[in-house]
This record gives sequence, structure tokens and C-alpha cells, in this order.
Amino acid sequence: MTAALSIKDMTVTFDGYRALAGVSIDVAPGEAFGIVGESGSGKSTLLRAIAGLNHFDGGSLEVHGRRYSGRRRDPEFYRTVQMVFQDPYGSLHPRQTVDRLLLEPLAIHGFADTEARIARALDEVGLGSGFRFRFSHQLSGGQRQRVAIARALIVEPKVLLLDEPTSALDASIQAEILNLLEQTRRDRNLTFVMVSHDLAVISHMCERLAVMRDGGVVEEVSVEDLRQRAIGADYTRQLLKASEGFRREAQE
Ligand SMILES: Nc1ncnc2c1ncn2[C@@H]1O[C@H](COP(=O)(O)OP(=O)(O)OP(=O)(O)O)[C@@H](O)[C@H]1O
Repeated sequence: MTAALSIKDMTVTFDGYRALAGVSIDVAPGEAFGIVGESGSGKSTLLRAIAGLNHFDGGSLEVHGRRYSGRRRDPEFYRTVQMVFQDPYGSLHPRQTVDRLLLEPLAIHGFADTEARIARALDEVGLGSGFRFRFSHQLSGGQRQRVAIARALIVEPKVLLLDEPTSALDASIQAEILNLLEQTRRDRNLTFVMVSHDLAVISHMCERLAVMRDGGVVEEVSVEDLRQRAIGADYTRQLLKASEGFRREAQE
């Protein structure tokens, strides 16, 4: 089967600094794949290079069998691959209405029947038509993230790149947004690549994950293996221990 996403030996260099040092990952259609690792390990750089927001200077990228190089992408790529960012305050223009924010991607990609699509998208993310003419600065963080998700889904993508999509939100809202994402993945058979510093979030959402360190992949494991502690790399074990310790402290 053709992979939804196939990355081979990808490198990214910023002014002589190797931020990504030869990363290879294959993600199957409909799969949820996680990327974890300490701060500065290259998680966002990898996601941004896939999205075309960063250049990549070596290796290759294929999305559903189509090959892309460097930073240039065709319009079909930008429809097929959508990204949801960590900060819904930064990623949505505050002075635009939800209607405008949803209309924009439809116009860019030449979709007709915009009325019906906007209504459907708002329902899908649990906001409903009452939110359509509100300004984004009038919304809560969770509501904004729902609009950001609607904006990504409205052009019918196949792959969602999720960069810490809930880490700017309160714990109770985080769970709601994760459940919404999981529901849309199942309903639309979407492929997810999700970056998080939180192993618990990745374990909840994903089937497999890559552990990154110093711009490289230390290990790829299934979430099932993680649960069974069937881990090869010491670094993954340390990460798991740190996240369990953190959760225990948080519960005390
Ligand atoms: N545009 C850039 N110019 C120069 N260096 C960069 C740039 N973007 C990232 N880097 C560097 O590349 C390395 C990887 O950064 P990246 O943001 O990908 O890490 P990360 O794993 O996502 O970290 P965090 O969890 O803190 O977001 C870091 O050392 C960072 O300083």
C-alpha cells in the first residue's frame, strides 16, 4: 500500500546548524503517528519541513505517492496536507469573523457551495451556526482551536499535521479537543502526524511514535510496546520514566 507520508533521510540545516539529521518515517493512510522528544530535539522542524514552512536540504518527502523537494509545494499539497498549530490565538486573525476565517481556505482552493460547507464544518467541530459571525477575539482558547480545526478540515485534507494542538489549553479543554480530533480522524479516515512533549497525549491518540533527540530518531515504537515496556533505547525509557514521574507528582 502507498504510504500517506514517506520521509527518507530528511535533513534541515539552519546557518550551518543541523536541526534535522537524516530522519526517515513512513506513516500509513489512516494511521495516527506521534513524535515525542525533549525541547530542541527537532520535532517542530520536522513537522514544518513536511508542511513546507521550513526548507529541507536533503532527503525526500512523498505524500500519497507524490514526491516533493525543498520547500515548494503545489496547490494540491496545500489542500491535502493541513496543519493545526499549538497557539490558536496566534494562528487565527483576531479581527476576522469565523465566517471569514472559514471562507478563506474555500476560496483559495476553489470550492463552491461555501454556505453548506461552513455550516457543516461548524457542526462537525461542535460550535454550530451561532458562532458563524463572531469575531475570533471573542472566542475562548478551546473555541478558537475548534475554529482552527474546522479551517483545516473544510478543504477535505487527507493528512493533518498537529503541532502540540492542546498544550496551550486548560486540562479539561485539552481532553475535549483530543476527543474531537480522534472523532474526525475516524469519521474521515484521516492520517495524523502529531507532535507533543506529552507522552500521555501521544499514547492516547497514536498507534506508533518516533522518539527524537538531537535532530534524529532514536527509536520508533508502537504505543502497545510502550505500554508493555518493550523499549530498546535507554533514552525512551528515561522519557517514559520522566513522564510517569511528572504525572504522579501532578496527582499528589
Ligand atoms: N528558523 C530557525 N533558525 C535557526 N535555528 C532554528 C530554527 N528553527 C529551529 N531551530 C533550531 O533547531 C533546533 C530544533 O528546534 P525545534 O523547534 O524543531 O525543536 P522542538 O523539538 O520542536 O522543541 P520544542 O519542544 O521546544 O518546541 C533547536 O536547536 C532550534 O533552536
